[in-house]
Amino acid sequence: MNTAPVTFTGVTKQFTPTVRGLDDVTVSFAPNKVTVLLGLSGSGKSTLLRHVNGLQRPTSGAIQTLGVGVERASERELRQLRRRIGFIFQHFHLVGPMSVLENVCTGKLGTLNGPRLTLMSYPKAVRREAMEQLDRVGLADRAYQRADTLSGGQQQRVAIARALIQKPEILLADEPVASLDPVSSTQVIELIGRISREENLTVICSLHQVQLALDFSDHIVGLRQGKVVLDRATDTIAREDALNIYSAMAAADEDTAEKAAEAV
Ligand SMILES: Nc1ncnc2c1ncn2[C@@H]1O[C@H](COP(=O)(O)OP(=O)(O)OP(=O)(O)O)[C@@H](O)[C@H]1O
Repeated sequence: MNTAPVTFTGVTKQFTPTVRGLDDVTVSFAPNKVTVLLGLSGSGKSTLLRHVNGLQRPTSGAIQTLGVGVERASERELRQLRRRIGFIFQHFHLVGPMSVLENVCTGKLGTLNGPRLTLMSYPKAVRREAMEQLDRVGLADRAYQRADTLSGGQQQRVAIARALIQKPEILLADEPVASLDPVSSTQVIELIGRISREENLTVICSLHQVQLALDFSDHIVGLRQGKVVLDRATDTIAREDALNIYSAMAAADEDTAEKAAEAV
């Protein structure tokens, strides 16, 4: 797909009369690139991600995702759309007592009929594919281990394998490294970047680590209080510009300054 797979036009999300999650957001996400969303806690990063696949709907404005008008799509159309979009989260959302391989197989549930209660109830082709995806994320040797016995970084790689088995056209990642140590964080972000290049996958990823965003993304969108305050190719952004997303507010708010320092 050559045109932008995701486009927001004048999108506002009013949660309550006084709380606005997104404020007149107009932004396009480029195909086959990694775009990082930066911004303080509460700036609207998760809200934006949840609007891409219709988990939340805008109060006003238009969202086109893979050709679907999210703001007016039926629930059925949204379910179909979500099958084309992988989503990974800060807390991995794996089923702890299940094996690593079975967790990856669950990524196929949307395309299989009927419940799957054990690993062997998945078609052999699905189990083979799950093993291939685990191999890609470097965890084939852990396939039969309980998921909750893996480290956080390994669990996030399993969650990535589970998203990839869906063959997504877009991968959404909501603070995927917020629970990880710096080494595991770098490994996970590097992996997401490599997979995006190999699969021509459009990635939209929220992060709190400015340096990781500068090192591994193609594009950065900065949010502040629900508004887009930066929207540029990463190689045109100086570190100070990225930090500015945080520090412009910090001048007026010491607590914000502390959070900005943590985020770096
Ligand atoms: N379901 C909801 N109901 C009411 N307000 C909400 C809801 N979800 C988010 N908000 C508010 O919308 C704003 C944006 O929240 P959001 O979770 O998108 O921020 P964020 O940038 O992802 O923060 P963080 O980095 O902490 O995850 C915040 O003021 C938040 O309190």
